[in-house]
Amino acid sequence: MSLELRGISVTLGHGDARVTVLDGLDATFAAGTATALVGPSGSGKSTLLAVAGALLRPDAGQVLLDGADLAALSERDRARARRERIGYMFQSGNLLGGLVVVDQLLAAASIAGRSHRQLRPRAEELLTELGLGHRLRHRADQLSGGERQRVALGRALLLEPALLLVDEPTAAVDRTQARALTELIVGTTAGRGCVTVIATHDPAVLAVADSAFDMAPSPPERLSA
Ligand SMILES: Nc1ncnc2c1ncn2[C@@H]1O[C@H](COP(=O)(O)OP(=O)(O)OP(=O)(O)O)[C@@H](O)[C@H]1O
Repeated sequence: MSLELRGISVTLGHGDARVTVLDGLDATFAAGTATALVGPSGSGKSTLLAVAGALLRPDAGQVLLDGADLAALSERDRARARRERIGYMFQSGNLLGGLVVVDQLLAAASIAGRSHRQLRPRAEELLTELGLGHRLRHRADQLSGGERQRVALGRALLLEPALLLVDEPTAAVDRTQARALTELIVGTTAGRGCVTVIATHDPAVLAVADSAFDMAPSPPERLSA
């Protein structure tokens, strides 16, 4: 299992707002490894996640998930890949305020056409693994920021994705929680053997992740003559 991006180019916007965000980008992400995607604001981290997650089709290049090119699939097959092979955990968690924790996972699974009855035991087990066994019947608005992020992680993992894409998971939590949450993501990635990519500005994430990919590496230092 791996994710390989080859020659990815993306231009966004029109007219004066046209920006080439990615220009022939190459990157490889290995299974069982959580990679921190770093780089200054505007360097294209979220865009890269959108391309990798089949949410945005690149203007050029290949997105090879286990060797099959997601960028070349029909819209229908891309939608299926999003449902069945990719888990997303985006900034604020985007939980549904009124639903209890276990139903947050099941609601997402039912959008993917899976039965609640079949998945409920797995959802409860997964939430327990994520340290939320005592919060299964809490509503999202009764949870702390870190707990909400763990629910969002559970939701992303329920259907055992090959690829887990995470955008700024620690934006709303303190340093201790940031470290704990990242350790959970890294440990889960190793345990499941999925490919995980985490866009982040947070040094705590960078410190815990298995590796880093820099969107804008600084130029090599010039040797003085
Ligand atoms: N629809 C759009 N039209 C034009 N430009 C866009 C559009 N969406 C994003 N951009 C530009 O593309 C660049 C990359 O954006 P992106 O969100 O991928 O960066 P980022 O590295 O994730 O930034 P941040 O760390 O601030 O979240 C930015 O300069 C942004 O202004």
